[in-house]
Amino acid sequence: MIRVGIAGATGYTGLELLRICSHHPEVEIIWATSDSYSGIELGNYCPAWQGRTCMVLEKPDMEEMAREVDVVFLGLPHGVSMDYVPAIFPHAKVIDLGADFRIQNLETYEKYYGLHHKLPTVVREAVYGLPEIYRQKIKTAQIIANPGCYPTSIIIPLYPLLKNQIIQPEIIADSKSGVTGAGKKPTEVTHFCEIDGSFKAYKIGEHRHQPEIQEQLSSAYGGSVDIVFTPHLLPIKRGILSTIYVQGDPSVSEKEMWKIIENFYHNEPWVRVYPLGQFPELKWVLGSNFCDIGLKKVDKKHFVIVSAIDNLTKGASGQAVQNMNILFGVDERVGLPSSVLYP
Ligand SMILES: NC(=O)C1=CN([C@@H]2O[C@H](COP(=O)(O)OP(=O)(O)OC[C@H]3O[C@@H](n4cnc5c(N)ncnc54)[C@H](OP(=O)(O)O)[C@@H]3O)[C@@H](O)[C@H]2O)C=CC1
Ligand SMILES: CC(=O)N[C@@H](CCC(=O)OP(=O)(O)O)C(=O)O
Repeated sequence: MIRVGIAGATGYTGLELLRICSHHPEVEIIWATSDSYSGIELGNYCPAWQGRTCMVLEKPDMEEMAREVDVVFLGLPHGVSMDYVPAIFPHAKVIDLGADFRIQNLETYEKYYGLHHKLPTVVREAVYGLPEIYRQKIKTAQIIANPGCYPTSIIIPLYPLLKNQIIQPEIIADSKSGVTGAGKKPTEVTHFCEIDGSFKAYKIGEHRHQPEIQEQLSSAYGGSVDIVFTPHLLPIKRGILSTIYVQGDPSVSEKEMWKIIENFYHNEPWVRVYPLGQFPELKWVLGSNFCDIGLKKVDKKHFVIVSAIDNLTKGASGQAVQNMNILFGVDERVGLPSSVLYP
């Protein structure tokens, strides 16, 4: 059994990790932490857990707790994860769901996150946890930087196209997210009355996922890629749908472009490339670990790609468990949800 610790278990990604890990046949959840609710039974904090576990939430004390587990999931705010990593490192592997180890360029990280990075050498050691692309490196990693939710929905469809240099390195992506993407603490921008019945773009031209996406796409292309990324907030709880606009040579057909993505992901258990003429919808992925992709050629040179994920599953905790499976030599499908909650 893989002994697992979950830091930040009362957060949205932490609760999703508990949901997934509790059904995973190879996992034993050893502990779960909360900063504010330590000492409280999980079933009292979240009654959905009544009758399923007697686990008590613990204050995070990594010096001691890391010794009890094989891997620690960090579902913590940006900047907090890096405080815990040094204590975990000698004892257990780390899968960080936050952004502290995703961006290799530290100046960029510090600019977009407004934080001073305390562990530059660990950033260089960290492996970007997109299994479909970095599987080999993930196998032997000590620390995995689980990708951001928006980046997951954008990098997966674009990677094969940029790797093959079949599209121009100038891309536009509009992404729409449910509100769980903002974490459990409501703000003036995210509470019910602000969201319900409305829809808006936000952080136009300045979202912190832009440099993460750009770094990964440029590495795929082997040169600089420009991306205009605009996130939107949907009045729903879960899910991200990204609409991505790319340009190819007029001689490239819809079928050829589709074939490049389809061939790349043909044997991947968690990426589904839809037949031409079909497009993903959130309802076909919510609650599952799938990333679904559809594509259409709309004029001589423009192609529109649509991708859909559940931000808490393939966009966070499902992907983290997929990474854990790779780390411990378990089949990547094991323990991960493939059924959606539909209708
Ligand atoms: N939500 C999403 O869709 C995604 C989130 N992420 C990233 O995953 C991480 C967690 O996100 P999410 O679950 O949404 O966040 P939440 O705000 O929902 O939860 C944060 C968790 O961290 C705990 N916490 C807060 N401050 C501290 C601290 N100083 N020390 C220890 N524990 C602390 C909280 O504990 P308590 O409140 O009990 O004290 C809570 O359990 C973030 O880095 C986020 O950016 C990544 C991909 C998708
Ligand atoms: C809707 C919403 O607010 N989304 C978040 C991103 C969510 C996310 O998962 O970002 P990280 O993985 O980098 O934490 C935002 O725009 O900041």
